Amino acid sequence: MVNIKRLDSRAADFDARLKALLAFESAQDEGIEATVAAILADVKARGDVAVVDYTNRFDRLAVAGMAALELPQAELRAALDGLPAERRAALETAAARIRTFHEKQKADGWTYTEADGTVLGQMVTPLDRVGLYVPGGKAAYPSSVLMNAIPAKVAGVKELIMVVPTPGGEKNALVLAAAALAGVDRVFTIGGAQAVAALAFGTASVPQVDKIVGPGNAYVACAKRRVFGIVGIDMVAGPSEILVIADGSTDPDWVAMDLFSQAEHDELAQSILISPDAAYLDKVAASIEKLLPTMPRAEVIRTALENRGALIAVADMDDACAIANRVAPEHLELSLVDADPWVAKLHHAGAIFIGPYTSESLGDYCAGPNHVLPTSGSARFSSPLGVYDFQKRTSLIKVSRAGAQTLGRIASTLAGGEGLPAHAKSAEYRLD
Ligand SMILES: NC(=O)c1ccc[n+]([C@@H]2O[C@H](COP(=O)([O-])OP(=O)(O)OC[C@H]3O[C@@H](n4cnc5c(N)ncnc54)[C@H](O)[C@@H]3O)[C@@H](O)[C@H]2O)c1
Ligand SMILES: N[C@H](CO)Cc1c[nH]c[nH+]1
Ligand SMILES: [Zn+2]
Repeated sequence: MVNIKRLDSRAADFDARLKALLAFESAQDEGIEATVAAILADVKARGDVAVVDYTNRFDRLAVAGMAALELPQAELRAALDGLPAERRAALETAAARIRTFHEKQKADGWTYTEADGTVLGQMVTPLDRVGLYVPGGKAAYPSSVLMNAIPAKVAGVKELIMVVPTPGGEKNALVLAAAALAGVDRVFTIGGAQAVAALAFGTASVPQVDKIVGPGNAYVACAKRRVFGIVGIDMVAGPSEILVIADGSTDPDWVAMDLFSQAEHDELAQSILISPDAAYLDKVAASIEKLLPTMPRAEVIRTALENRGALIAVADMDDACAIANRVAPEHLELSLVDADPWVAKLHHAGAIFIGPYTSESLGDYCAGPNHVLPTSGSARFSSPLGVYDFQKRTSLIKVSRAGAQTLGRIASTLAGGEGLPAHAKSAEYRLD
């Protein structure tokens, strides 16, 4: 029997129970924070030696130095060349679709010229060097290699440094092949907080990057939060989440499997189903019981569903949308007969999967949009990983002699108001 929580939005204790459901991860945080802080400080102080120590400990390796933790380009290329034809075709098709989607995100600079000849504009430039975190603790993620690297390439980033843990020394051929296909420059088989630290501070072997992107477990998410400021980060992309809103028309087995699809990532993953049809929640609960024993990762799924999963009965679809906006999930599935009209009511989600045929898993691999998405409610203020994460903007200002007369008087007046006379004088010197 899977002990998944049952909530009802009309119950008096609903707000408190929803809050508790969403606060689960922060309850775990204290221990993780302390561990991560210690690892970051140690890698900063001891560099490669500390990275090797933590990698040996957490990934069960016994390497003597960092040289053993970098993969040569020839090994990446050989992995790509050695793929079975069907896998290679799937990887290439996914890569092509991801590239097509992301090319639409590329922003160009612009300028405009005022009547007096003053030119204003914005220059867009790619980042020089980025670190791509590809998770690898409990599963291998070739799809995350593509999702990280392709938007960086589209943006024109000069150098891509990828890190990926290989627990027990097991390298995943598809991960290596994806790195070759996407044009990653260097790959280190390191992970967790120690990999984030190496990229953020730099070590003798791992070059310091300008920004670290990519998803990972709670240790990775915590480490990224902590190094922000020394390097840029994309977002907090932690344990996976799915929230399904269903009207009862979709086969309950489909929805149960959609909930499993994110629960199987991690014991800390979150799967929530909301429906105005209480009898349908019972049907999905029965599907969960029936299907769980058939799943190879049944224990991870069960733990995730019991930890952070929930079946929520609501009054109607408006109620369902309001709760989804409070949760701000990474993935939001609308398993409804007529889903389109509800999209406009949903403001906070990493990605919305519209209609019963759009399983979230298609977005994970090959639909085209990025699967690196904000988690833990951060979809309230963050966006999917995209080309814009690898581009930055610089303002351009070229004031003509005539423009200096108009703007100089305004600046001088405002500088006087701020009590900053050097500002005023520097503008006034340029007045005719
Ligand atoms: N949001 C997204 O876009 C997205 C995409 C893909 C995957 N994910 C999530 O990424 C996560 C991947 O997690 P994972 O564990 O498989 O791989 P991971 O690479 O994120 O983490 C593995 C590393 O965690 C560190 N670690 C593990 N236990 C530790 C401990 N007790 N103390 C210190 N460090 C420890 C180790 O260094 C290990 O190498 C999952 O939660 C999955 O749901 C999210
Ligand atoms: N669902 C993950 C993002 O939360 C991405 C992924 C990769 N492979 C399978 N799933
Ligand atoms: Zn997934």
